[in-house]
Amino acid sequence: MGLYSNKFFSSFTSASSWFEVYAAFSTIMMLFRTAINDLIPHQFRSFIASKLEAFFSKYQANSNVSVKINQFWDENVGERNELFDAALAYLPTQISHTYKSLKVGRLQNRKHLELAVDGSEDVVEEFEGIKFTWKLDEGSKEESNNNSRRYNFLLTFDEKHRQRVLDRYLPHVLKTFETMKDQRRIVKLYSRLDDYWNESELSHPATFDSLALCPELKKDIIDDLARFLRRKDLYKKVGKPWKRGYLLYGPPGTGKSSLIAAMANYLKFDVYDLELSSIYSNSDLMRSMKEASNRCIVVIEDIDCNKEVHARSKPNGASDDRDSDSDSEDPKMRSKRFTLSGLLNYMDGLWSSGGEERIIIFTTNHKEKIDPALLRPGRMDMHIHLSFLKGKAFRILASNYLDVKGDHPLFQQIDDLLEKIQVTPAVVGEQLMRYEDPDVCLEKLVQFLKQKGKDSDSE
Ligand SMILES: Nc1ncnc2c1ncn2[C@@H]1O[C@H](COP(=O)(O)OP(=O)(O)OP(=O)(O)O)[C@@H](O)[C@H]1O
Repeated sequence: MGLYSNKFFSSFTSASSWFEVYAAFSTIMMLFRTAINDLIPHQFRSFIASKLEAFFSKYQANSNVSVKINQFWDENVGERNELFDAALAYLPTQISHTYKSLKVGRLQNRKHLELAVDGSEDVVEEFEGIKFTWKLDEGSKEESNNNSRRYNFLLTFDEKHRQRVLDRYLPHVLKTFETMKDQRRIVKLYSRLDDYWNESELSHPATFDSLALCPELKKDIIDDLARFLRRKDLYKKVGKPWKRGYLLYGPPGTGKSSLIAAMANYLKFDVYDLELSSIYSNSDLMRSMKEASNRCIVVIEDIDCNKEVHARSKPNGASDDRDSDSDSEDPKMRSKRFTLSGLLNYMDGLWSSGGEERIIIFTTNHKEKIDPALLRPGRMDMHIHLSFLKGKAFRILASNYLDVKGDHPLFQQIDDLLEKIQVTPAVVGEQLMRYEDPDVCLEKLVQFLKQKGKDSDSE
């Protein structure tokens, strides 16, 4: 027992003295660290640390690999390498404040400032604990075209991460690039001129916020669009082309064109305004649609007024039933005419296999005049009725045009008048532009609506 207690005592003594030594050492280190932090500037410390790291890394086994990402995948056919473009856009968003070689500018017709790396300094970034070095290089003479220099990126990382780079990092760079493109995307409007699509910027400012629609209808439309975008895999699984058709109908001035612009601005989809009078045959229709980009809205306005769909579907003005031109006619002749069945075939996805994420919109002021074949289920997925202005939608106009949020003493009177008379958002919008003072403007609107009511009573 005595033996055991002596041993225990001596080991306790040595542990306590070790603890004292450790405490003294820690205190000295803390003082030392504080003194260094106070006396040596941060930049100088970072410099020393980087030099030490570079010195010791020479003696470590070098397991780094580099992959080259050329600007063009195939120089001969001018096929660009999207990964290069993605890296060019992605890297400026990742670089730290210590990076000095950043170009900044604004390109013509662009809203945003552009940032770019200029190649004089490597960009180092970390992703999921893996360190990457990006180097922008000028390509060799062989890689460059006669007139313009070509560039490439050299991406260096530890070889043991090769699979994660391919499976995780590079897809992440591409995805970030896609998101950036979507955020910065300028929505285009294409109109068919002679034999080609004429491109311009969609300048229509309508958004779902600015649209005076009944809030429930607005929510239904936004939900439907969002669901459509989410369901790519489902469309593929059930073998349906990934397309959605909307029929917008209602009197002139109720916002059909504005709704199309709001959809395009919301989805960032380009709009292809397909004037059917510029289409001369089914094959012409097919070609025009093949030229349209993915992620677009194809619009055919006033489909009921379109004589092409009616008169050209059958010679001698006979009925334009879908099947009527399918039996006896020479197929060569058939492809030379533009027919209702040509349009229906396109909509059914037979000719549109090349395009994805397509929305087709027909507009009409007279739904009852449309060929029933166009309205069959599966062709137009959602029929949207845009109608005369009512109270809830009027609040949106009052807020947008006059900045009157919440309530106003004249709102109840205006609501009652709107229940009795038929007036479009376009007409009321015009009235709200006339005076700047909201009280005066709403007073004048009440007078205008009363007068309109009297006029329609006397008709
Ligand atoms: N629901 C609405 N919300 C907000 N503004 C609207 C609405 N409807 C119409 N407007 C205003 O009226 C103008 C004309 O509307 P728009 O061209 O969208 O109507 P439309 O139904 O397409 O008419 P049309 O059948 O004659 O082509 C728009 O520029 C917009 O200022």
